[in-house]
Order: sequence, then C-alpha cells, then structure tokens
Amino acid sequence: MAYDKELAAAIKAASLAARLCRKVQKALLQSDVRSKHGRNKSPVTVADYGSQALVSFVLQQEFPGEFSLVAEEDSNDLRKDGGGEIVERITKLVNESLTSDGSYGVSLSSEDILKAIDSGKSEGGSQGRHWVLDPIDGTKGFVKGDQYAVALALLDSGNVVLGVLACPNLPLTSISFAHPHSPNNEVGCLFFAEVGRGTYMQPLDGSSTVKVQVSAVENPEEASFFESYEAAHSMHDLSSLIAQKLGVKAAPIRMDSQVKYGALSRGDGAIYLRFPRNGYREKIWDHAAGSIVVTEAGGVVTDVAGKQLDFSKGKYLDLDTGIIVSNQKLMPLLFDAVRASLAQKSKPQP
Ligand SMILES: Nc1ncnc2c1ncn2[C@@H]1O[C@H](COP(=O)(O)O)[C@@H](OP(=O)(O)O)[C@H]1O
Ligand SMILES: [Mg+2]
Ligand SMILES: [Mg+2]
Ligand SMILES: [Mg+2]
Repeated sequence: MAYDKELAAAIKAASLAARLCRKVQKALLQSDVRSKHGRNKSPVTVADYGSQALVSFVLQQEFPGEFSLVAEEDSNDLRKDGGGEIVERITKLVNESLTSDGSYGVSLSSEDILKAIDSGKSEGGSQGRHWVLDPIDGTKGFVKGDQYAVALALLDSGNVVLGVLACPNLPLTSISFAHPHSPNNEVGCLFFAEVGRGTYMQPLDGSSTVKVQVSAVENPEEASFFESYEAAHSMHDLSSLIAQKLGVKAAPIRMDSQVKYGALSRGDGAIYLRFPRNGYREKIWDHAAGSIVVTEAGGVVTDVAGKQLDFSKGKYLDLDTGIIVSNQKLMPLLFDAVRASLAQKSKPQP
C-alpha cells in the first residue's frame, strides 16, 4: 500500500523514543530528581527533547531528501546559557538508544541533536507530506509516573494518512471498569493505523499484532467516557452534565494524553469528551495520531458542530468549541446531549 514504508519507519521511531522515555521516567521516579533540579534540568524535559531528536533523526535517515516535520519542541531554551549540560544528557540518551537499536552505526554530536530537534519547525499545511510529532504527549502524566504517549502521524495533502501512538504505561488488557486492572498486568502498548487499513495494537516489547475496534455499545447507560485528568485542559463540569443527560452511569475515566484515543480505539470506553477553556487553541500534534487510530478502528472524531478535524491549516486546529469522539451509533445521541448541555450552560443562572 501507499504508506507501508512510512508506517514501518514511524513504528520504529516511536518505539525507540518510547524506550528512551521509559528509561528517563524510571530514573525520575526512583531518584525524585524533580525536587533537586529546576524545571529546565528536569528529566521530563530531557525526555521530551530526546524523544523529538530521536524520532527526527530516524525519519531523516529513512527518508533523506524529502523531509518536513511539525513537532512540539524547539531548541531555544537549550541554546541559552547553562543549557550545555542538558544537551549533553540528551545526546547521551539518544546515542544510547541508537546503539541499542544498532541500525544506524553513528554517534551524534550535541550540535546534531540540536539540529535534529530544530528540524521540527515546519508549519505543515495542505500541500505535500508532513510528519507531525508530539515527543511526549501528557507531560504531566509522565512526571507523575502515569499515562503519556509518543504520538507520530503523517499528513499527506492536509489529511492524516497514518498514525502511531506508543503508550508505555497502558496495560495490554482493557482498563474499563468492567475489567479492573490487576497490578500484575503487563503494560506498554503501541497502536498504529493507516488510512483505509484499520487500526492495530501490539505490545511495545513484542510483535504479536491484533486488529482493534471501537466499542459497539449503543445504550449510553452502558457506556463509559474518557476525559483529561487536568481540569484546566477540559471542563469536567460540562462533560459531567453531558454524561448525566445521556444517562451514562459509570464515573469518567480521567487520563493524561492521547492514550485516551488508543484506549477508546480498542473499546475500553465508548466516549471521549474534550472541552478546552475559552481561547485555548488545540495543536495538531495533540490529535493527529490519536484521531486516525480511532477513525480507522471504526470511531468518529469531530468538533461540536459535527465537522471532522481539519489538519491542513498549519500548527493549529481550527474548531468549534471542543472535540467529541465516539462510535457511529452513539454519536447522534451524544450530539444532542452536547448541544443541550452547552445551551444550558450559556443561560444566565437565576
Ligand atoms: N489549557 C489547555 N487546554 C487544553 N489543552 C491544553 C491546555 N494546556 C495544554 N494543553 C495540551 O493538552 C495536552 C495534554 O492533553 P491531555 O489533557 O489529554 O492530557 C498537552 O500536551 P503536552 O503534554 O504534549 O504538552 C498540551 O498540548
Ligand atoms: Mg501534547
Ligand atoms: Mg508534548
Ligand atoms: Mg508540552
């Protein structure tokens, strides 16, 4: 198919980056480095940059000549006074990851690392091909030792044509309330999707692949929903009103990052609601990989007006009010509940 080579490269890059992040998260949790260093020296920053440098480097090796990357981080802070030590740590981490993989036989210098990070400065758009990367989505989850994802997608003529979500802390088995997570369950999932070819999941450390499908639940009373852990990222009171109008019985599953899209794509829950507070503009790297993982698994991702997300306008998504995600059957009821809830909220309180 059209994007086989790109998909293989994206899986490789995201898996390597996820391994790097895992290593840093482990060290972070064991030594509690956060309390010892300032924000710029924290391993989370090191992991964000390391993941971006690694993905950028791998993609450029695989596709020399034709390369455009829209990514979250840049090297501005690293180039400031005092940044040298952090750059050295990132360089060491990236080189260790490349050595453990063994494919490229190179050792990168600090300058190579800064350049790799900065090659993510493309603006994207409606023409040509652009990679879209969130090197660590859910930084807050990462710091807490909780959920985060490496999210990589490819845009072709403004459309997302493939997406990979590496989710190092997501259990391999369902996290829905019906299947409580046992602490012995293995964690680490990788979801990948290519346009027209479905969504698949594999263990981050293995190669057995299963096709996944969104939940087939039609009765909202049996549905459960995802939302951001952070109330600052999505209005919990609004989603709770929507859930109440729909008749959803289960409590929300609150989680950081695009892991929500991955979990929904395999039916762990049936609805994801995201209502940023006034004025926040969503970035394409926060949704590109997640949205194709869900749509290729049979789900629907739209804004409140029912419009598909438009990834062709540059770094930002231009959307009406919020993002709603579900299966085809629940969507009409969900729209009604969302509209009624928004109308109720905008009425002046007596
Ligand atoms: N006020 C806000 N409203 C909505 N999203 C926000 C936000 N501030 C930050 N974000 C985005 O929310 C992402 C995390 O999503 P979630 O809420 O699903 O965990 C962050 O990604 P990063 O962690 O990559 O910076 C960030 O881009
Ligand atoms: Mg993000
Ligand atoms: Mg990020
Ligand atoms: Mg960020």
